[in-house]
Amino acid sequence: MAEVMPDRKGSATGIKDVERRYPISWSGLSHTVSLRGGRSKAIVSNVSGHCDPGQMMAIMGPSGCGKTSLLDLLGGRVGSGTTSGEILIGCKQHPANIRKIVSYVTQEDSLLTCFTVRETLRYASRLAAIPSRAREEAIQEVIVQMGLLVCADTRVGDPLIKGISGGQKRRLSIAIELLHRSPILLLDEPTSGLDSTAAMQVIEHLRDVAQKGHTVVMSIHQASSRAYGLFDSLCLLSKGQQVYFGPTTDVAIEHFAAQGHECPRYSNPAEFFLDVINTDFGAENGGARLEGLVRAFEKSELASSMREALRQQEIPQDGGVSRESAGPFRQFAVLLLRMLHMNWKNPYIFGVRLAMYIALAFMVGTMYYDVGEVARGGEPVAAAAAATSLLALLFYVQAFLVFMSVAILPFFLEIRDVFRRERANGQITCLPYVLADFLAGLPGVTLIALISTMLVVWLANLNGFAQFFANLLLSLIVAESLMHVIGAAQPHYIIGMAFGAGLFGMFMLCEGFMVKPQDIPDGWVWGYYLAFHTYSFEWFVHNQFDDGTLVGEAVLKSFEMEDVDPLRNALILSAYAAVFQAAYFMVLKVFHTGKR
Ligand SMILES: Nc1ncnc2c1ncn2[C@@H]1O[C@H](COP(=O)(O)OP(=O)(O)OP(=O)(O)O)[C@@H](O)[C@H]1O
Repeated sequence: MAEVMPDRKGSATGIKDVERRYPISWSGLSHTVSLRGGRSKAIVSNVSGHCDPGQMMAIMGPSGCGKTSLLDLLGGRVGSGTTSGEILIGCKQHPANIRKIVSYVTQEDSLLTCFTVRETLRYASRLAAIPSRAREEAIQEVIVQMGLLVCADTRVGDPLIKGISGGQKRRLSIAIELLHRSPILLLDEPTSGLDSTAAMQVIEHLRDVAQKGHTVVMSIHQASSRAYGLFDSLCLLSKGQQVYFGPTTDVAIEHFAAQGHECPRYSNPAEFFLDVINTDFGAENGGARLEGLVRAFEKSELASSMREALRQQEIPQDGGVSRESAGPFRQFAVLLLRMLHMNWKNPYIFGVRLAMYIALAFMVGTMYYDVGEVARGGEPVAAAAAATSLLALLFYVQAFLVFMSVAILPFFLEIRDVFRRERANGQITCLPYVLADFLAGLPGVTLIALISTMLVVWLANLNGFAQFFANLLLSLIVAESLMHVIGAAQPHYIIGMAFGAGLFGMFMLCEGFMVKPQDIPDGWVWGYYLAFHTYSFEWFVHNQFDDGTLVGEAVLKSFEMEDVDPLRNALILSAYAAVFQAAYFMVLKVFHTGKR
């Protein structure tokens, strides 16, 4: 029960280097959630248990019995509902560095689909601060352990590009956490989606991991008798209540036999226990039977020795180093590299966007071919008509080319899930992530702004190439920053798309082209000042018409834009970008903690 000194033998690889060993225990743990209509539901009721370093524990029970909820509670991942009871990690309640002690492999695999298995693990090893000389060895070791050798150089894949299988994704998720060498490993259904051989192998490897000093707790739906025999202890739940906690040995069989449930010879005890405690399918007197089993366990010798073990856990131990992880600068460098690499490996995503911008900018340029020249030097009537056309062109460039930033949203969601997993497991923090994300997006958006400017300004013969480019670039940066905030804040990408499109639509209406600034009704003037489009459109109009021509002067006068200061508008747009990036950071920090 007490802290065990680490095994210093072995290589510098993922699972052989536990700096310090941490037990985990929980006693009298209950969790209740509120339902509609003022009702409440007990998800976990008075559950206790412990797992020591070097041991592997299974949480079993019928579907919906509270296995995931218990793991969420142990991993500090519960964000709603009421919890009572005590959880001790390394004999301490709520240790400050819990994210560096506990790694949690959730049921959903959050992986970057463009990378191969080996690339994914390479980035994980960099974030885990494994020294570069030991990195490849560590990666190879977890690849072999998780049976990923055959697909080491295969992409994770997505619905468009078929990659590794669902079971291989599960194993990759585990391999990532193994590289991070957390003393306590929680796994929710690590064998779901695996065939029986692969499931057995994964459990065997996790058993090895435990033997190196890690504390391994996992939920599992079904375990073969061989796999069952590898666990040291078992926590059986039914309807959130504890039916058994103790060794997986004959003790468990004898406990159930004493309650009148004799496990037939040669049958799998894990399956037998699940049959006994499952009351989902209208088993006769199922409720009363479950009640009896819960009471019997509470009064058993097993429960007494469990309580004694839990008392031992309350003796304070020294705190200690949990595990190495990358500092903020290293995180920033690794994340930036990974995001740039990801953009490089996803050329079709950026390529489609770039192609759309090129096509539209080319269309705009050719539809308004040489109109700028007519506005500058044509006879008065033609020049006035050309100026009207130019205003429409500038509105289109400002409004629609910027609107196309909505398209980045779905791509962003995949990254958001990975962010959440890595942050919840203490591998990255928000600031390095936001900075890396911002910088990684710049080359692409600069290329889009530059090519669009070249096509529009040269073909339509507009004024002020440099300012046009700077204005379009800043506007695109603001729009993408806003989409990051929306993407981080919304629960589903369709909601994000609808909200983003609606917001952009409103800003377009208010920016001073559809209705001139001085004619906007008082009730909507706030929209004019709020929309970043306003400052961009003003700058486009001023850049084009502040050319000393009579027509230019007349246009600026009619829009009351004679006094526009390009530098001021550039600063305003930069401030919008900074505010949206700060909001993005806040949304990630507050809402993407990994808690459910
Ligand atoms: N926040 C919540 N609000 C309402 N019900 C919840 C909430 N969280 C969990 N539940 C319910 O609590 C029960 C236990 O859920 P949990 O996911 O922990 O079960 P499980 O044993 O992991 O199930 P499975 O094996 O099918 O994954 C389920 O009936 C679930 O619907």
